[in-house]
Amino acid sequence: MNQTTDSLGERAAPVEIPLLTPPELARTPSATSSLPSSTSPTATATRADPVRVWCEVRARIPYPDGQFYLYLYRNSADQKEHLAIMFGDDIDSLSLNEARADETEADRLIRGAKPRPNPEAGSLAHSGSPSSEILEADGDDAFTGPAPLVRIHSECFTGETVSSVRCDCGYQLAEAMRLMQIERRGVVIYLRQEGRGIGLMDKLRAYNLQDMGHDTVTANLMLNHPADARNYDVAYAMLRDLELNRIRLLTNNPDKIQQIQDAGILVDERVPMIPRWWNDTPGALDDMDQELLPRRAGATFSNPNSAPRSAQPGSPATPSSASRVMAEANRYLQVKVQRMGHLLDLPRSHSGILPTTNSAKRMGTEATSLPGAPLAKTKSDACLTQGAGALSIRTHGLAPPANPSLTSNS
Ligand SMILES: Nc1nc2c(ncn2[C@@H]2O[C@H](COP(=O)(O)OP(=O)(O)OP(=O)(O)O)[C@@H](O)[C@H]2O)c(=O)[nH]1
Repeated sequence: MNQTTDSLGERAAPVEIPLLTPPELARTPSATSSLPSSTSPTATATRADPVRVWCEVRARIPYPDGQFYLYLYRNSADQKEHLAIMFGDDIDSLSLNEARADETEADRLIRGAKPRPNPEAGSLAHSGSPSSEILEADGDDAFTGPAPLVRIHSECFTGETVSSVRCDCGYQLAEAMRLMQIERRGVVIYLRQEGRGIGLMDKLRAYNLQDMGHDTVTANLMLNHPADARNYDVAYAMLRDLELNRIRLLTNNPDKIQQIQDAGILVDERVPMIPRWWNDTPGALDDMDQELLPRRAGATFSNPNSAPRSAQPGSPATPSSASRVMAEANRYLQVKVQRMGHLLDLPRSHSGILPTTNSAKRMGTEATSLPGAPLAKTKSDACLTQGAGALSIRTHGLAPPANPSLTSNS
């Protein structure tokens, strides 16, 4: 139950907020999107999208380097609260700003929507007109200029909240936000797809399997999950709601690029995510196994937006422990390149047996034709067999572990 207000400070009767159905806002004839087909920038999308998304609320979030806006979305596919972390003010949500039936101006302010552009729209919404109306986007807000930076990021409690360096997720989120802050524009689509879609519980089980010597791909398969259980239906519905049909995508993941492009969103450029600790440390690209990291790696992850690139007073971890910590993240990246086809040039000492010429930036044919092992798309791709007290894996369409070092502790 939620309280509403007639005007700021005056409470009205509580109203029920329905779950998993769009709010009582302006409906569109389209069954596949919350956007009117006439204004949707992706009306030419090549793939039907059954997922509907709508932004419930937007709020300003100050942080040490500036501020961004957090958009909270609901959708018709799951009960999760997916998020958009928005930099700049020239991108906005259509569904957030739509007029909703029986809504006061105070209601709009509280959920972070723009004020109604004129009183007529308000009276229509309050009069219970059949489906309210779509508020026209302000002319001033029309998007112009180069495609904005976008990162489609999957939740990682371990990497983002408790600074695990088993993976590079914490770094990637911070780096994306840092770049968007510099450009003063961009959006992180933050999807609640913990553990590449398998959830935190099974991700932790997978970590235990990794500590027994299996890599991140094999561990998923042993738990009867595909290597990557995600899809990006919610992401591209959110991008459409934000009127982003042309983007520069921050990613190394070719599957992510392909799925977004298949949905009709033009990936104008792939912006690679190079691990910052490779760039920070002279020589690290040539030999990651050397003790080359003079500062505690965790400092980068705990506050990476403001972390200077030089050694930090107060974080005096020894080179050997820093090297050991980063080695785990490096091995994780190595597996993503060699078994999942990620587009990242590995340092020579970790390039293994598979080609690593993955430096294409311009999207189109280049990136999708880059070498790399195909992913297991479905559970049927992964077949788990168990016998004689030992687990063994048959994989279909996935590259096997590339070299013995991968199977030992990745
Ligand atoms: N199952 C599993 N999930 C992991 C592991 N390590 C990290 N993750 C999850 O992997 C996901 C990371 O996804 P993204 O940030 O989109 O990164 P990505 O798919 O590698 O692609 P890009 O970063 O865009 O190149 C998060 O959901 C993490 O929770 C692991 O060892 N096993």
